[in-house]
Amino acid sequence: MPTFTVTVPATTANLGPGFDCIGAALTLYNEFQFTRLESTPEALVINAIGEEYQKVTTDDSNLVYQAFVKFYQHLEQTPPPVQIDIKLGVPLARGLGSSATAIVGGLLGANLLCGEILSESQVTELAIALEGHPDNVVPALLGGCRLAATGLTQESSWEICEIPWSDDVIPVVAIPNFELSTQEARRVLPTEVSRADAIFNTAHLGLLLRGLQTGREDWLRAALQDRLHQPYRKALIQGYDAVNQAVVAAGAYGMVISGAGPTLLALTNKSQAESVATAMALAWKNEGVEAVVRSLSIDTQGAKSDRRVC
Ligand SMILES: Nc1ncnc2c1ncn2[C@@H]1O[C@H](COP(=O)(O)OP(=O)(O)OP(=O)(O)O)[C@@H](O)[C@H]1O
Ligand SMILES: N[C@@H](CCO)C(=O)O
Repeated sequence: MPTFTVTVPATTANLGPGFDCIGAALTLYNEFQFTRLESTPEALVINAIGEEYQKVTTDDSNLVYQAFVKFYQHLEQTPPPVQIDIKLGVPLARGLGSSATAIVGGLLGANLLCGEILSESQVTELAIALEGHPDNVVPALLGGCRLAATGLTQESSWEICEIPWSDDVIPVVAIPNFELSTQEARRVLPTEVSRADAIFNTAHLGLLLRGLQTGREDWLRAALQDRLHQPYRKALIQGYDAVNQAVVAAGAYGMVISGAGPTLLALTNKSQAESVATAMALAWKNEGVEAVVRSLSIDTQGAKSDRRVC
């Protein structure tokens, strides 16, 4: 029986001023294996392994399966009985795009079982519609750092471009031992912003794109500022100010909330990555928060799939 394995990278969205439009794939992965079930009374079997496996539901509420079903609904077909084996490497509800890995995994698994009936751009459109914003699912599918903006042709159509990322900009993530759901972190945001804040973010996102491309330190230091989401969300993250001060003192370009948080992302150069990581862990520990800190790289490939015949 053919089994398809889909490997999907974690992602860090927003990068400070790029709320809901920019994200980068990181070298941390979830793996999803799909096997079509034949001659079995069960329509769905889900197994999960990995550190947080108990947090993943194994019935039809599972997000991987929900995306799998949505794919078949899109084709106006009934989903087949399936076994989904999940190997978790991306922590859940921490701002590292775990839900995007589940959505991308479910859609790609279904597409593979169907003989890759949908194109990459059709899968991308479906993934964005399911997640509700593009900044995690797009880099999770395509890899690298990506900017997504609505296109002119149809309301649902997106223009996606790759943002060059200098080798001298290293992402360091500090992942705390508490969760923050995206839903909760979006609830604290205002529905309207001032013109001054809109201009502030537009300018800083432009600066960030050039800073990431060139690795130019003064641009990066200024560029990570944001007025659209972080000022409202930082109160949800215990120890935010202390970790931010430690990151700056350790010489990093700056620190932002990864996605909707609570993971904090520092951008730094190669020579300072280790001391920045140590400073983040220590600052959070002093605030009573245990955190796993990792210096990562940008994943350039995005989701990968593999077919095996058992
Ligand atoms: N591998 C997985 N399998 C099934 N469901 C998952 C998986 N990973 C995440 N989920 C679902 O997604 C939820 C987390 O989504 P949420 O958007 O709150 O956080 P996130 O995607 O980790 O963070 P962010 O969107 O800020 O990067 C989990 O509580 C779970 O319901
Ligand atoms: N742009 C999204 C990313 C998290 O899913 C947010 O910040 O809410």
